[in-house]
Amino acid sequence: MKKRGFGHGKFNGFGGKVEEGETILQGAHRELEEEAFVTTPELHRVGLLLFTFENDPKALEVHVFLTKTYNGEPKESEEMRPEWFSYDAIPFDTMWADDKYWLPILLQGKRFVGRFDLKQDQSTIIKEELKAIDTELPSEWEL
Ligand SMILES: COc1nc(N)nc2c1ncn2[C@H]1C[C@H](O)[C@@H](COP(=O)(O)OP(=O)(O)OP(=O)(O)O)O1
Repeated sequence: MKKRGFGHGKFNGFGGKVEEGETILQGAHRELEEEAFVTTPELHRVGLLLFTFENDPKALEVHVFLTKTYNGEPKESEEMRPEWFSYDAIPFDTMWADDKYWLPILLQGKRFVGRFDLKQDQSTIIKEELKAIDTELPSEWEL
């Protein structure tokens, strides 16, 4: 549960912006540790998403990573309150509107690439394109 900032009040994965001088993978490891106090020896990049919001010139390129192992116990941080859900009780109504499209693909063990254009209200999807892929993920979104 995101406690502040962008996406406040929604259940989301741990994450955030890549910092100067670090790779996307390093950023994912850092965010996991900062937001949940756990570390992992393995993060697999399984998804590449692009989000746009009406009347906002910036697009967000989001890389989704998955791990099945971690060290430590997830703990609440200033930014996130971790919570576990079983696969059949994922709270999609309290998540970003796009999650119900791609999270099931991730949970089937597949990789995916997608783009979601949202209205300014941040919850209405205007346009959506998403595909599961068998090949390597592209390293970035080509606009
Ligand atoms: C439709 O938009 C989004 N959908 C989904 N599923 N996830 C999103 C969307 N927009 C952003 N996210 C993710 C990406 C990140 O994991 C988090 C937070 O993003 P952001 O970096 O903007 O927010 P902060 O937590 O403030 O950043 P720092 O941790 O770097 O301070 O949401």
